[in-house]
Parts: sequence; C-alpha cells; structure tokens
Amino acid sequence: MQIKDRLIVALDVTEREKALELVEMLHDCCGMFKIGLEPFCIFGPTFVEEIQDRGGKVFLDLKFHDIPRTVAQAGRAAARLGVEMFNVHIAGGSEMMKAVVEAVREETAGKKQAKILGVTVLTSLGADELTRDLGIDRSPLEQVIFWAQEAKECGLSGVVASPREISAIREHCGRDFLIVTPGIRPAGFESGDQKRISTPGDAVRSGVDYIVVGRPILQAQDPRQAALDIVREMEEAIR
Ligand SMILES: O=c1ccn([C@@H]2O[C@H](COP(=O)(O)O)[C@@H](O)[C@H]2O)c(=O)[nH]1
Repeated sequence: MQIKDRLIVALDVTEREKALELVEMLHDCCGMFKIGLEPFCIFGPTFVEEIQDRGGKVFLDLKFHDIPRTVAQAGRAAARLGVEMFNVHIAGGSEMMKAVVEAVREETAGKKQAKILGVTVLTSLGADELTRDLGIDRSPLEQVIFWAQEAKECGLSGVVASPREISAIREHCGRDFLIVTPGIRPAGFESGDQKRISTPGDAVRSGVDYIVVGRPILQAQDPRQAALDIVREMEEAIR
C-alpha cells in the first residue's frame, strides 16, 4: 500500500457534479472516498456505483445504530453495494455488532468482504460533552479504549476514533486492528466543530491506518494541491 492510499477524502458536498468532479480530480492522489450521511441522503445508493465506475473505492460512513436485526440487514445491503468499509456505532452493543458481522459474512460468502468499523467517541466530543451530554464519566481516551476492545471481541475489523487515541488503541488492540481517524487538521486550518484533532503527520507518526479529511481539502482553492500537500506531510512523517 502506498502512503496516498491511506488518505480517505470525505465527499461532503451537495452537488452531484461537484462530487464527481472531485472524484475525477482526486482518485489518483487518495485511497478512498467517504460517502457520509449528507451525500448519501442527497444522491442515494447509486452514487456509490458512480464513484466505483470512476475507479474510486468507497467507505460508506452511515454509522448504523439500531437494534441488531435492523443493523444486520442494513449491513447486508451495504455489503451488496461492494463498498470497502462501512461502520456501525459501538454504542449499539455487542449483540448488534455480532449480528452485523455474521450477516455480512453470510452475504459475502466466498467473495471479498466489506470491512466493518466501529464508531467510538465522535471526534466532535470533548471530555466535557462526553460527561454532560452523554453521561459518561470516563475520559474520551478511556471510553475509546473500552469500546475498541469490545468491537474487537465482537469481530469488527477496526474502529473510527480521533487521532489522539491512535497509539493507545494500537497498544490495546494490536497491529492488525484498523484505525481510521477523522478530526485531521493540517497546521493553521480551523478546527470548526472538531474537538479532538491532530495534523496528518502526527496521525501517521502515531500509527494510523487511514486518515479521513473533508473540509481542509473541499474548501481549498485547489483541492488537488491540498490533497497532495497532505500526502507529502504523511510521507515526511514516515521517513
Ligand atoms: O467521529 C467522527 C466520525 C466521522 N466523522 C466524519 O469525518 C468527516 C470529517 O470531515 P472534516 O471536514 O475533515 O472535519 C465528516 O464527514 C464527518 O462526518 C467525523 O468527523 N468524526
């Protein structure tokens, strides 16, 4: 895998033409495109195929969170779309996670299987919000480790967490457990609604598998150059 393959671009845009233009512009300088709630609700599931037709791989970031049967059935549908990865909230519980793992295994028997990631503590939440809004007294780091271990026990391939927790997840869950981190901000770019952030270089130095970047690329005057700059920073971090 080349270092550029570890960059996932979040296609958080509202116009289909603009999204497809970005796919054409960026597919050779990143590894995957993330389709989240905004583009999926606007463009629908056929948008996944449109990206795949242009040579792009897809991370479907719909963060399923429901009862076990519902999430298992949604997971089957996601797997049928041929996405590389999709995710579920670990807060949905172990029965839910085991149900979706089993459903995807059945659905894709003998074929390449979509990786299932568990969403830990959203990168937009800091320690105060975790306690005040969610009633969780652990620190974000402790909660992420607790959930990451649970996700691993249930058979998930990895987790979505903030770059601040990368090394602790590695330590507790091992080298083969995937770590995908949004909350990435090149130096000088505003954090916006993200609370637990770091630079692309720091994330790579901490041992991340994939970084997810949206606004720092989408809002750049030259999105391709912004993506290339991020890849260069990642390269320099592993030298
Ligand atoms: O904890 C999470 C989980 C998912 N996201 C998603 O990642 C991108 C980040 O976009 P930026 O513009 O680079 O902040 C966005 O699509 C989120 O829905 C996350 O940020 N944090």
